[in-house]
Amino acid sequence: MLALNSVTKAFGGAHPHVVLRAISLTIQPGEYVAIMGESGVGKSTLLNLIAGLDRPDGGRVVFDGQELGALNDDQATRLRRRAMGFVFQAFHVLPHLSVVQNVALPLLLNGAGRREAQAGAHAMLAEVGLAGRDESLPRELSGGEMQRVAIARALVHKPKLLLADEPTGNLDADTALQVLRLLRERVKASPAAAAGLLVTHSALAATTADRILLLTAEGLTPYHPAAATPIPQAEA
Ligand SMILES: Nc1ncnc2c1ncn2[C@@H]1O[C@H](COP(=O)(O)OP(=O)(O)OP(=O)(O)O)[C@@H](O)[C@H]1O
Repeated sequence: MLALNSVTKAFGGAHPHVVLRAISLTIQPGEYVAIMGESGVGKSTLLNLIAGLDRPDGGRVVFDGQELGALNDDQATRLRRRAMGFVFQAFHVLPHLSVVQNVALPLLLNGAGRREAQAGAHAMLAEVGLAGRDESLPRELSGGEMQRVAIARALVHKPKLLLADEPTGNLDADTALQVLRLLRERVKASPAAAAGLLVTHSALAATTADRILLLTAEGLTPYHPAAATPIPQAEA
């Protein structure tokens, strides 16, 4: 599904600041993986490389059988649009569009007709517990509801990889827990064995993943948060 092979990334010209050093990572279809790490260690840089938004200085990123470094910008954009979904801390929901219009966008961008996109968005909203809120505007929603919209939008086109960057950073603890459960549940319920990658500071959030990796200046290593209590899974 996703393989990073000895990926290196540095910023700056004459005195480059090496952010990622020989990072290797494999995510299998259906897996849900969390990456933790201190602020500034390079988590967003890593996500940008995986999303094909930036290129590594060394090593390879292979997603869905394609080496991202071999794609031009248009090809990378098309691949990202078709096969990836994104959830961010700041929701990134378009304020002037209704909830259903927001969620229909990825389907429209991937070539669906208006009616098909509306129907797909409507069904996806029901899956994230927002049936009946289709015509609401984002400003009428709570933070947790807004993130549900973002999750619906990230998954409506059935991407192969969901990338979530600190998705609960703006939510209170109870709402965060509900959103984390929903994220895991929807990734696991997705067809085509979609995989998920969750980037977070929170050990508690990370325990919703199948496995946790810690990013440090030395690289990526398996992490076992001994002090954290595993989050109980939602009832089936
Ligand atoms: N475009 C850029 N140009 C120069 N330096 C950059 C660029 N992008 C990131 N960096 C630097 O790379 C390092 C890692 O940044 P990054 O945003 O990936 O960290 P992070 O782990 O996601 O941090 P946070 O948890 O605070 O979001 C930082 O020192 C940052 O200043």
